[in-house]
Amino acid sequence: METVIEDVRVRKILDSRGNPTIEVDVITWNGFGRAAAPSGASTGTREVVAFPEGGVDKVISELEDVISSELIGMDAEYLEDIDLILKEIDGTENLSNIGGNTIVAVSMAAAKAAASSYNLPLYKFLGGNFATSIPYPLGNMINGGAHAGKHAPDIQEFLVIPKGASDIQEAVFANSKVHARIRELIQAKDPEFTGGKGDEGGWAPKISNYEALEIQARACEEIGDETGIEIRPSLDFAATELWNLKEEKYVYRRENIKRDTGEQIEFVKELIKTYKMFFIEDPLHESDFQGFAQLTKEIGDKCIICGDDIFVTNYKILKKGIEMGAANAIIIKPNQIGTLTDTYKTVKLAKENNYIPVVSHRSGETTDETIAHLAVAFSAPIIKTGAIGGERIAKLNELIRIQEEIPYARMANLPER
Ligand SMILES: C=C(OP(=O)(O)O)C(=O)O
Ligand SMILES: [Mg+2]
Repeated sequence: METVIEDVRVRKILDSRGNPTIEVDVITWNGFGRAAAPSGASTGTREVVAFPEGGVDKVISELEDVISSELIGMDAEYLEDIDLILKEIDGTENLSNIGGNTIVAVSMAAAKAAASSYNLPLYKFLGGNFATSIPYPLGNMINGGAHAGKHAPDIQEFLVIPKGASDIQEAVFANSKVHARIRELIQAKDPEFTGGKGDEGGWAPKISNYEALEIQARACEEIGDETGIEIRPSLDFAATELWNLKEEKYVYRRENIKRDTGEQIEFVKELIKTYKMFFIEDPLHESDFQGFAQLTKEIGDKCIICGDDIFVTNYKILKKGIEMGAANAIIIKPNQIGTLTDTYKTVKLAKENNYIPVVSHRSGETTDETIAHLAVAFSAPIIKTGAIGGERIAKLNELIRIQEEIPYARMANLPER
């Protein structure tokens, strides 16, 4: 049997922040799969626990044998069985015993091993022959908040999407051109800017939120005119990081401004209208389903309203969002929920309810390229995985290879906004 697991190996490797993370190899009779876990900095409180107490070292020293002895002899093709066993080994709801990051790395490595046993790329093994659409890359241009130093903007991510690109190569190069133009525009504002970047490869300048918004808009327009590709600005507020629970206000430290929920909603709407934002992520904190619902109702037809910390890739939580009309898109980060099976369940529920799945990297990444395959397998119209930097281009360049492999590859259908 080609897909029977013969060995599982776990090792400690570096992530892009220099922190330890886990890489797993799954070896079958006829195949091999390798995957590594990413990690977040602005994490949602309802995410599964990344690592058990004792961290990666505990997983290597104490848990590797437990996991491998359970998995050896199982069929890697039966992903749901593998994921069930992993959850059983853990035994907790929030995966705190062996860690969601341990589980996600094993789960993804097992799927890759099964695919490799049949000599198939992962996107095809999971998505079949009809998985032919390539997601648009939503690229990080300026980093702020928890992903940059204290003089950078409060808004966590200033992103762009080349929605007029006709293929993935055109799309990723349009993003890299915007990234380069933004550096020039920052430099013109602050001649002392030394080119520092944040965790996701966006620039981390000493400028205000409004200056960043102006620069972002101008770069989109200029590169759009130069290339003839429509490029639209987008934002991730990561508003849970801005929310002060005691004061019940969003605190914009850099501008010395505090906004209550009503003011925050008005502010977000004003930015969407002024800058023709295509996509807004986490404009409100992770518990404000009501605020999300209001914003979606009032402006969701003009801009994609996406939930990250609010849903944490969890289908049970997404269900509540759907019932309330909170958001119309969801960030998909496999390590927020732990297994590929549960990730898929969330994607399926989202699509059945017209929520756009946006497959996403984490701020702490490795050169693992699995999410590029997942985005194609799930026919997700958007992938958020940076624009520049080794751990970001690992995914973007993999999409270029995937596009080349698929005979009838076409860019995804993006919703009109
Ligand atoms: C990628 C993000 O950051 P992190 O990985 O730090 O949660 C995000 O908030 O969308
Ligand atoms: Mg986010």
